Amino acid sequence: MSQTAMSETYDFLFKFLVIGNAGTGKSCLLHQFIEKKFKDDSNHTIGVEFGSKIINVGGKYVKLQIWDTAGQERFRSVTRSYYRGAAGALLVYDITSRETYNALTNWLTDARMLASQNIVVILCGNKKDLDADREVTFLEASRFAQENELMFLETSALTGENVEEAFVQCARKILNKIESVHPGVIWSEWPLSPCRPAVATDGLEGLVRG
Ligand SMILES: Nc1nc2c(ncn2[C@@H]2O[C@H](COP(=O)(O)OP(=O)(O)OP(=O)(O)O)[C@@H](O)[C@H]2O)c(=O)[nH]1
Repeated sequence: MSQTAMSETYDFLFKFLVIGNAGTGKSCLLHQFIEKKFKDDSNHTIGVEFGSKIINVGGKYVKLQIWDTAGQERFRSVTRSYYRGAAGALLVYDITSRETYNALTNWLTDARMLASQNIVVILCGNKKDLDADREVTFLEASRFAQENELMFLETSALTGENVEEAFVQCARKILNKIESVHPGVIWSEWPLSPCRPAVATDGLEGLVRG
């Protein structure tokens, strides 16, 4: 198989959102994940931006289609229209800004209402490299995550720490959910079986087989 054909082969396609207040580093996280570089000239996102990448999760190739949304309030009605069908989300705050942490509940409510009640969300406390300016402790954010059934990592789009992990952990949890919904599926045969549902139910409607 050619390099291009290989790189476009995947078993699953998941729609992901990156949400959270303006300036928390959403665009930089997406850029670091895709390009493995820090985007040091990042401007406010206008509406939404898009990126995609294929990752290997436990031997399965998963294509992530990622929508990076503007955090500014004035774009809220535009960004909300992109939530539908998302299977996963990175919910981002800035560890040096309590204001961005205080806004998390609103973002989460939107995600669960507009995407799905069962959307898999990973909370990302970004700018971990700025520990000296921290306004939100790891412990309180962990508690928030636990209370709201979120996964949680502190990340740095600047150093790259935990960036890949955030996307991969979210994708892995979605795959685990699919496996629990379809326990009888023999994964090696999945792409060959036209009768298998391509779209999983129970809030996993963002999943489309590749
Ligand atoms: N030190 C540090 N700075 C970061 C990090 N991530 C982003 N930044 C900086 O934070 C600022 C905002 O980053 P963006 O990625 O544009 O933020 P955003 O959340 O996409 O903002 P909106 O598009 O307005 O919603 C920029 O000046 C980045 O350089 C990080 O991990 N560490």
